[in-house]
Amino acid sequence: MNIPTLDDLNFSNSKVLVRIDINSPVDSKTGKLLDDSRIKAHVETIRELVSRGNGVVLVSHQGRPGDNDFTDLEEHSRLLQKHLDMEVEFVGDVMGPYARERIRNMKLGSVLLLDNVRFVSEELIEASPLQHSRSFLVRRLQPLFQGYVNDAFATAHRSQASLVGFPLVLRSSAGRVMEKEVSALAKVFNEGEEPKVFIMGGGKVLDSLRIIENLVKRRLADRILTGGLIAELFAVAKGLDLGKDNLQVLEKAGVLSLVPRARKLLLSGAPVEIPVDFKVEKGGQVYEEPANKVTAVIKDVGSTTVGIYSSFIRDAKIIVMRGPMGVIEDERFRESSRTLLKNSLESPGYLIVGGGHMISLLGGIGPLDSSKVHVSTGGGALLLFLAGERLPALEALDISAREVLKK
Ligand SMILES: Nc1ncnc2c1ncn2[C@@H]1O[C@H](COP(=O)(O)OP(=O)(O)OP(=O)(O)O)[C@@H](O)[C@H]1O
Ligand SMILES: O=C(O)[C@H](O)COP(=O)(O)O
Repeated sequence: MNIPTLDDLNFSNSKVLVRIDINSPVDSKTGKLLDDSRIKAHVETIRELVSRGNGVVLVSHQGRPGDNDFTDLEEHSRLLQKHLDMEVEFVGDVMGPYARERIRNMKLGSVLLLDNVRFVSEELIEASPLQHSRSFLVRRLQPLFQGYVNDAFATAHRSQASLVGFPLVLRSSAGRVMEKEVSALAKVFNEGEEPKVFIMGGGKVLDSLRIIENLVKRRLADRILTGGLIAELFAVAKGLDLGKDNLQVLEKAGVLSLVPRARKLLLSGAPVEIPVDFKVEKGGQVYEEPANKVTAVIKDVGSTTVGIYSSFIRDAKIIVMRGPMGVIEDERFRESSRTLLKNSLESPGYLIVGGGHMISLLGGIGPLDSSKVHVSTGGGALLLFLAGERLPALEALDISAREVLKK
């Protein structure tokens, strides 16, 4: 693929639309953002564009409709302003008359943040770049810009309008975050870096399962250590009785229908490890139970599991960690994810950490050695990339290089 970078396009004194990913974990009680690492990550790209006299209009999503973390981007704009150390105008609109008026009247050298792009229903459709290039979002915003930059590596696995539509109609490049991610992650495909250990947790069960299927098919993973809801799915697939409450959690997440796919993977001999014990909660009490004798709601993996997983981590040449082992929003269920992260940092292998929730745990750990650790802004995108899947947002930039830049 031929992905143009900011060095290739050299935007200056233009209005540039920049797709970033500042989707961040949200405290469900207070509604406040729990982590601002993704916001900080884009500072370099934005500063560079501003320093070349461009008017920078930022667009991002936050959460998904119906979820607790589906919010507007007002708090994000305040944090971005703090990290950029310059004014960021928050526009509470995405493509309506108000947003277009603010873009038309903005000064070159200034920064404006549009509202959550998933407020626009078209953004929720997965469609081809061509289809999205004809969306209202693209048709309304495109005439206001001379260029488009995609810095949203963490959403590069979605074929949504703000990611794949604009490259077909504007001169487009990758931003600095996108560029660095792609070059750092290519390491994983190097031969001779085995064993490769993937630690998979979190709540996005379908995404995780697809990734595991790919990793297994391409023989990229030597071990896949599971936690979070994906571990519960595999435990059920293995025939463990996790009890009514946990089955209800899986049913509510709409993932019980995935049990046969998980079972097929296990039967095919996939190197998927399932926790041997869990930390559970009942009536405010927290305790550990063996995986085959669970009587309460699972909130984290247990300490024996952490010990076993840590022994695999110690021997690994490449460790990829995505998605927490437990409900880390609650301090009582943060321990196992934190311990596995610490052990991965201390192991001799190269560590790639991804996903908003895992990155938020790096905060308390201290300075990181960039030759040993790559902190990816990506969660699902990171793993799909590593599983060798094509990422639609990168493909759209590639099409743009062939079809728009050549004109
Ligand atoms: N056993 C569990 N039961 C219910 N929820 C869980 C469990 N384990 C983890 N979670 C939830 O998973 C969520 C994080 O998962 P998610 O897949 O979003 O990971 P992430 O690393 O933030 O990835 P991304 O950056 O792609 O969003 C947290 O909100 C956490 O509470
Ligand atoms: O956190 C992520 O993985 C990205 O921001 C993409 O979010 P999504 O899974 O809701 O598309």
